[in-house]
Amino acid sequence: MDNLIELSKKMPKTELHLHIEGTFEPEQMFAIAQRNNVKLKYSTVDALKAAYQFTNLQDFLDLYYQGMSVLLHEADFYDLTMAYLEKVNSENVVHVEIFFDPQGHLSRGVSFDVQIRGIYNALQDAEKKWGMTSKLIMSFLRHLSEESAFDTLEQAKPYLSWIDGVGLDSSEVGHPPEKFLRVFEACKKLGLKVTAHAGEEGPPEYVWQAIDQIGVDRIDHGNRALEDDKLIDTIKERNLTLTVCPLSNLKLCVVNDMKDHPIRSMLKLGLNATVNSDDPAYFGGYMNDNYTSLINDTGISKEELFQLAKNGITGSWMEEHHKEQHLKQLNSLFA
Ligand code: HPA
Ligand SMILES: [Zn+2]
Repeated sequence: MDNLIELSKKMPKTELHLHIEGTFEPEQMFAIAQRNNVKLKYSTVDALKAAYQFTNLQDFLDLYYQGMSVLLHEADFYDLTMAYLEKVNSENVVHVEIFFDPQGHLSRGVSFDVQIRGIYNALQDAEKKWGMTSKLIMSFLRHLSEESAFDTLEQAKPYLSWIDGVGLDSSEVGHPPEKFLRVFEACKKLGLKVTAHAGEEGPPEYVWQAIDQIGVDRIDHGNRALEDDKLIDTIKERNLTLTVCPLSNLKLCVVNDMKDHPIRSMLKLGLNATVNSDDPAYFGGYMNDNYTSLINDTGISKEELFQLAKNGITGSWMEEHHKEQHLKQLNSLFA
């Protein structure tokens, strides 16, 4: 087991499901709140950390939106993003595809320009410093209207060369993918890739909609797809990648125990499951912690570990020559 943990730390990894606002560590949140003269609801870092007990997705989202409310200036977005990139660079993450939630900031009067400039410059600097590649995914908040998503897309238009794809996140149940059918069509016409959170808490029907109606390139989470055999076959036929988030699933009670996590079943069914951290500052771990937890509690084998890392490379949106380079390195490490 220790050998597998060592191997998981050394292997080249990708992160395909990561909300940059979910990397906001309490210490940094307090520091930025102070420099911006913003008052937080919690008086100490420990009091805030003690509140990180969630029974479902909404419990978490309430704190997540509160946390991000201290982000005001371009430097705040830069510092947040750079802290995350430094952390995962030290964990041999070679490529990241990160979500940001523009509506969570626009609603507070923070311009699209301020947000994206801070995030994008940090991503660029990480590539210059460490050769870490990245893609940026603008995510629509599904509890808001399609009209609001269209308005966000309009604001994104001057920055489309910095944006690679669009996603769909926030409160899933009651907000099915089909609510955003027209806005995703518009995004696709602009050449953007499309992904959507589906089947985290929502039923298999939402995963069907993401595939059949929206025509997603990838599925974020997808846990509840396992309830429907025909859906499993369809995901396989379309060769869609699932961005699975083990520690997130545990913290948000999508699974009751890591021992019951379905990721090995997904692999056995032939699904392209990957390992991701979602909102690591809130869920108790970054990329390596997610792998360590799977190794300790689900008994994954060396072959399964290899497959998960490989799926992360092949399911990413990185350039083909980068995929080849990382796959070569992965193969030699596992040889
Ligand atoms: O795991 C998540 N699910 C839905 N919305 C989110 N926004 C941040 N993280 C999440
Ligand atoms: Zn997510």
